[in-house]
Amino acid sequence: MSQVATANAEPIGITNLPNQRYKIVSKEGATFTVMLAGESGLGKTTFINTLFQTLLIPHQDNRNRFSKPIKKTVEISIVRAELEEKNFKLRLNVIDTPGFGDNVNNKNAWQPIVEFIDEQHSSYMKQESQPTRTGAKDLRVHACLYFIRPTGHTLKPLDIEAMKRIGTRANLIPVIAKADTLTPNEMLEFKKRIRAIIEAQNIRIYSPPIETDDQAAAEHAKQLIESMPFAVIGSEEEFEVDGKMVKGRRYPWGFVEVENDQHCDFRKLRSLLLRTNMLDLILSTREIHYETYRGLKMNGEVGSESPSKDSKRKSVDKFVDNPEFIEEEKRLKRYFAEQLRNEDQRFKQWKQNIHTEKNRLNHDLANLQGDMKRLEEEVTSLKQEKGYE
Ligand SMILES: Nc1nc2c(ncn2[C@@H]2O[C@H](COP(=O)(O)OP(=O)(O)OP(=O)(O)O)[C@@H](O)[C@H]2O)c(=O)[nH]1
Repeated sequence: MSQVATANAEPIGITNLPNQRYKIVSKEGATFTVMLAGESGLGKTTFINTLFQTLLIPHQDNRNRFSKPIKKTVEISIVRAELEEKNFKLRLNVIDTPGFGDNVNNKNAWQPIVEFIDEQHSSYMKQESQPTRTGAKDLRVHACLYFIRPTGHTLKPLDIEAMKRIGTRANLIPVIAKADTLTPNEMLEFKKRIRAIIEAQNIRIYSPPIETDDQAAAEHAKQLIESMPFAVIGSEEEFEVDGKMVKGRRYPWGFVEVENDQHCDFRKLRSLLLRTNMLDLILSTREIHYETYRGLKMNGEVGSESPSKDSKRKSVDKFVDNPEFIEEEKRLKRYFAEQLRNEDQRFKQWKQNIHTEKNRLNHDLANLQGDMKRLEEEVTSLKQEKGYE
């Protein structure tokens, strides 16, 4: 499905993208691919529609799926949209995975998601090796929002396994769905527990970089990190509050606002995705996740693809319970972890180099401005001497 939506009255913030770190965004705008994962009915569709202030994804019943179902447990569908705000274009791809965890046997329900992410790297790699690369299709996932059921207890083993796998391949952002169903204290405790599990299970989640040369940005990044996993409320309905229309959910006991920091972390997550960290998500996908995949593939560490999706599917099913495969997977995981550490290091070094270069350019610019001022003064005094002025 493809559509063009023009952000209405209230800007969603994508025009901030060119102000983000490396100013590499051109007039052509940007392409951003976000994936939604998690159990069905957790409000993934509603969240995306709330985020982009438009009915981007129709709800389950009238959804028009054009992609073939990959497996019964997960049907992956792609929604493409072009958003425009103050002449800045954002080509948005939303990879929706409805039905995740619906089956009686959910073992390996994460597999199609992980395969989808890998396939995008693989497809991009193939396109990159073609003589002409114009019009290359790029669906590499820049951010995967993983929706967690607001049980208030703990993470399910399926969530842990899925998050572990996704985190090694894409920027994983854990999200607690339907935050309005927990009290603030319950939410605090739930968040603490989830953070502890993420740490204990070595789940790799996206962490916004902390800028050393910009205190306000550093504070903001710290706040984002502290808020993880983001507790969100989604709503496609608006209600009048103090004469203003606000998005929220109305209950007999009161009204919860989507954009109220006291009620949920919607604004923080929106800021991370669309205002402050979109470029970092795009760059880290390219610099860390894609390069890691590419390195593995070049070394023959990732199996070559079978001729058809069907046969690939069968071979995957055959291998998942095989002890040799499990051992191989563990080895790959270790390799991935090491590669990610190296890439992290390289990324930090790269950031540092850019910072140094920026300072040098600023310094040169200041010198040039000084020279220019001096020359102007000389010209003025010469003119005065010659009586031109
Ligand atoms: N209480 C509450 N309900 C919500 C919230 N967000 C969505 N819902 C409701 O949850 C139901 C499911 O929402 P969807 O957005 O369709 O959920 P989904 O995760 O996309 O579901 P699938 O497409 O089946 O995977 C709807 O009735 C929504 O109105 C929320 O933040 N709080």
